[in-house]
Amino acid sequence: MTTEVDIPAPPPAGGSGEALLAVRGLRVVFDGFVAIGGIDFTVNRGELRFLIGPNGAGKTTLVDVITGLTKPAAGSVTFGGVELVGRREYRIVKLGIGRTFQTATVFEDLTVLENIDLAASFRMAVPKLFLRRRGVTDAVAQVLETTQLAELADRKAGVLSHGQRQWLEIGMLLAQDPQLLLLDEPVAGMTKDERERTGLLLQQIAAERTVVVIEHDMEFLRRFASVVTVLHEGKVLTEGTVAEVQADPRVQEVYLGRKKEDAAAGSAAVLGLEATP
Ligand SMILES: Nc1ncnc2c1ncn2[C@@H]1O[C@H](COP(=O)(O)OP(=O)(O)OP(=O)(O)O)[C@@H](O)[C@H]1O
Repeated sequence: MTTEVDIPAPPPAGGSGEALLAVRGLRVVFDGFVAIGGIDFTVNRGELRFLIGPNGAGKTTLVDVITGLTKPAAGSVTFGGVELVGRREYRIVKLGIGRTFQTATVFEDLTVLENIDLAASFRMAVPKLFLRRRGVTDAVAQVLETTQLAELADRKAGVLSHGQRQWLEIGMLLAQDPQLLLLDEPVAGMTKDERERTGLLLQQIAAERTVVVIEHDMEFLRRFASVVTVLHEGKVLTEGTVAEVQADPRVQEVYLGRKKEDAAAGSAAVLGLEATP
């Protein structure tokens, strides 16, 4: 039986090069199909890490394991030295890991402020919930400022633009005060200006926290990524700067090799590999 106890959240991110998230020997099998076949993956405190890879590479599955949604067949995932495998999802959230999904999940009938306030209440002890204060707490005001949503605070989430919904979802994560944010394609479907604003937001967040982003948009990666991890068929293919991974023949093979079969998905074009000398 796993005994789960409250463990203090890790200290604030300092970008010190100290490992915050360490995945070791991770293996995930679905009905005999090996989705992840032995991944080692380390993210240091204060990093803004990008995770890329063709369709089916195992990116979402990796995030699902980290967040407790999927149980691995083998391996370990530690966060600030605490083992996550075997813990329930809500315990992992309480330890300080938050995630977003490809489609923003906001409460459409609530205002921007109410959505953020509700998310903030998640970390509140039950007795305090009954004593909910009136007005906007400092933490909620801070989130509105960080996400630049203060002017939209009283607007219903249902009428927000696509970009604004994504920022609201990131704001809802911030309201839970996570140390590590895992974001699944946050700029998909955004305009160029929205992508730029999102990248700056992620950089700002990574100044105090740690961020892992699944993202394919090469222009966005070039602009905002320092270290990129490339997954392929459930393994880490390579890791490095955007220029390094773009120039890596194995990465080119994985994307360009799939180009003919996968032209509809456009993965090589998305990665910008055709432009690589
Ligand atoms: N619940 C499941 N049951 C069976 N197979 C699954 C399940 N979840 C994922 N898979 C398979 O595991 C592999 C990895 O999937 P995953 O969604 O992690 O890839 P991905 O890199 O996130 O891909 P994409 O970019 O398309 O989202 C795929 O072959 C997928 O079909």
